[in-house]
Amino acid sequence: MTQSVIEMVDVTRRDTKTGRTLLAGVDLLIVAGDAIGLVGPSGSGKSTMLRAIARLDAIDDGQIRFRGKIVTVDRVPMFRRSVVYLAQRPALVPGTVLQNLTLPFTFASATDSFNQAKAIALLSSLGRGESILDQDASTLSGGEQQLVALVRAILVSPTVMLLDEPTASLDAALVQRFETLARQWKDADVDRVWIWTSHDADQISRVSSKLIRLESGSVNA
Ligand SMILES: Nc1ncnc2c1ncn2[C@@H]1O[C@H](COP(=O)(O)OP(=O)(O)OP(=O)(O)O)[C@@H](O)[C@H]1O
Repeated sequence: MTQSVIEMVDVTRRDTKTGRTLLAGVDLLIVAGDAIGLVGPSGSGKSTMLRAIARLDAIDDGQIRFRGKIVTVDRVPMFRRSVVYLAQRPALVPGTVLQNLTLPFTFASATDSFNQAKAIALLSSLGRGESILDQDASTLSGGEQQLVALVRAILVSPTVMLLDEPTASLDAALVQRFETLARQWKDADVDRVWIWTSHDADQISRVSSKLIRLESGSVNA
């Protein structure tokens, strides 16, 4: 039987100020191993949907389930170790690259410790030497910051990555490096899942084996 990883059950989200519906009763089942391309016009709700799945934004109705269990507030810290959201603009904190990479391992929910050798190996596969660890993250280019954000996500060893136009501001060479590293993470475990949004049709065809189309906050089959 195919194993349910993420489920959205009749999920509705409204704009708190205007009451406008942003997600309209979305039902979705993501199973182990899925490589989902999430597409739709600008403003159709792709980021809203990924942020709802990641439990970064509250929903008004419905449920988000992970491995069949509702992600209740008390489960969110552990859920964040399994389901990682990567935004178009990397969410790095002030400090060095090392401080950014170790951040998830400083949280109370951390179940394992930071693996510096693995971090160095990942950075090296991106053509970056160990010295980058001591560099102030704010001095990196936007593209390099996004690669650091991907390395940080991989070090957490999640089951699910939610990739929200992650390469939109990267040049072609960095896009290729980003995709290669993300693919290595995914292929290392057949159960791993990603949902990847992009306006680049070629990228969507490279990274997805199933498509979900959003239109005005609803999923179109
Ligand atoms: N926090 C929020 N509060 C109110 N409205 C929001 C919020 N976030 C997004 N929206 C609105 O929800 C709609 C969907 O936005 P969203 O960013 O999810 O679309 P998208 O499909 O990701 O677009 P794009 O492809 O341009 O990134 C838009 O009309 C947007 O203005």
